[in-house]
Amino acid sequence: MLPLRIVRCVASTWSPSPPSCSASSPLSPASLLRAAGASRSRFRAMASYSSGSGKPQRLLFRQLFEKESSTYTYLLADLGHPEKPAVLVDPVDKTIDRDLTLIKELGLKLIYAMNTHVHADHVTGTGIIKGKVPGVKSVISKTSSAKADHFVEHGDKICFGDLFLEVRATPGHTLGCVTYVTGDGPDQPNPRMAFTGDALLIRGCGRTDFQGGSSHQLYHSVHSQIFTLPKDTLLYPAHDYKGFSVTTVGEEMLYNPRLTKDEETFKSIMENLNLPYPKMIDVAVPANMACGLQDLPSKV
Ligand SMILES: N[C@@H](CCC(=O)N[C@@H](CSS)C(=O)NCC(=O)O)C(=O)O
Ligand SMILES: [Fe+2]
Repeated sequence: MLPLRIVRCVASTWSPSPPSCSASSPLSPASLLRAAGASRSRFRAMASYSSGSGKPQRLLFRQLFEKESSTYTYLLADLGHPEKPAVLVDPVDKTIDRDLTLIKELGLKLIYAMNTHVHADHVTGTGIIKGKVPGVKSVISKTSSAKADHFVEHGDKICFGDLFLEVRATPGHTLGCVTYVTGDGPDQPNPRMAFTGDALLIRGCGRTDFQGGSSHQLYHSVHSQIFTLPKDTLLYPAHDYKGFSVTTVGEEMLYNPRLTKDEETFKSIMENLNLPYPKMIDVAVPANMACGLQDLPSKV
């Protein structure tokens, strides 16, 4: 298990501008060779993913849904890179085969399987994916204290090709919650996109009554790390229970029924949610502390 401040960028030999993700250690000869061998296909690849607006669309983005736990999994890839490196955010054990089939069909190379936090309502797919796809690395925050290949901290960048996700610590739903935000820069997606896990849900937010939750922390996380993003930033949560799929910073700043309130009112709302514990909590939390790989307890 490697503690990393900056997660490694995948090699890119053909970028017109310097890669946004700076390398923190030498590339392996194998990845250099692969990138060099693929570099001549760049312009063919560019032509095949024009957005229609005249501007090449290098980010591939898919929102995927697991209906039993109402969980969203997100697939992102750099189509401008010859290897089409991809990341999966919050994969679920039950939908791994669907996700891996899609990744194969799209010709992507999955490099990171990441979690926004230790989920309490479903088992993560990250550990199982590692067993099925050699070379994939699991990622979670250091403060989660869970097992993974890479531990990220606030300010780290997770690079896939020349695109990257910035890590923002957003504790409060759990102690180790992070939000992954697409990069800021000319070659990065515009508008920005933020994968908020359970910190911010559409017109709601994650509960704060277990796993080191704190309504004080959550209030400050959302206000300082999410509501400070540009208003057109697209927000993608880990769950939705009402049929929504995406929101924006501007929308939530106006209409979120919990987080538009002052902190004292917010705390009172959170103390009175009266939600039953997630059905899978006793199975999911211990399993997810071990990347989803711990044997399921007999009390399932
Ligand atoms: N009924 C579901 C669990 C629902 C739940 O508690 N969701 C969590 C996110 S998963 S840890 C939450 O924070 N909800 C906030 C809300 O306002 O709904 C189950 O049994 O799995
Ligand atoms: Fe959660």
